Amino acid sequence: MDRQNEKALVGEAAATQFVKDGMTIGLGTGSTAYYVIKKMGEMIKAGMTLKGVATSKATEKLAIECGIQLIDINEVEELDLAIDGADEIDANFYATKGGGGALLREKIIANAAKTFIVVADGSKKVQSLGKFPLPIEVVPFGYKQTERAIRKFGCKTEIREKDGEIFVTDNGNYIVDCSFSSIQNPTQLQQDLNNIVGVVENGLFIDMVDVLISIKEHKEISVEYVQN
Ligand SMILES: O=C(CO)[C@H](O)[C@H](O)COP(=O)(O)O
Repeated sequence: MDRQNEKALVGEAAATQFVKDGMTIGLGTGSTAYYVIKKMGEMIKAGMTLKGVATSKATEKLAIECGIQLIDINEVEELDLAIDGADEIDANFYATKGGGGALLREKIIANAAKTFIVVADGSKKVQSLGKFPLPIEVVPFGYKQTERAIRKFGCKTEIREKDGEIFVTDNGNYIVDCSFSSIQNPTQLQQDLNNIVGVVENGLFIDMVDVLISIKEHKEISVEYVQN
């Protein structure tokens, strides 16, 4: 199975197996979350009532195209589900996110959800995190100072760019992409990174994933429930 098919399969499985009439859902960002949102659009056309909270402006646009009623995160105390992709996920179900630059809203929305579901094609499962650069959202003021402080944790850093310009997140911040050869202690690292002045949030999602929907050996869907 190719990667695109895997993304479609896990995304559609998340929507059909977990999304129920009347739910309010956190809508992820990226090419796997795309299939969840498309499927939810079909479910609404077939008669379901659903509300969504978007994790990015790109997702907001897609959700509107799919006929999903969007609400503000501040209008609800909690969400029934949040369904999102990941850049990497390890055997402890610790994930990294933010490849699409939406990690801050994604983390706020995942935290607000009763159940956080990650949908991941087979390439996302890793032995240890760190092969994919870890995104960290930082405030623009003094970003080079913040970047230097981040480097002390043993990574190479790059300020993310798009079309030759510094990439600006939906929150008006920058992203520092951090290459660690391998992340040895993700739990400690996430705390250390968030203690750096100028860091808004990092892309480590520790003890947050409740369900992982992925593809086993590039062949079949697997649904794993996590005890947090
Ligand atoms: O964290 C994210 C966006 O900020 C995405 O979920 C992550 O980058 C995975 O993307 P894709 O589903 O396109 O592979």
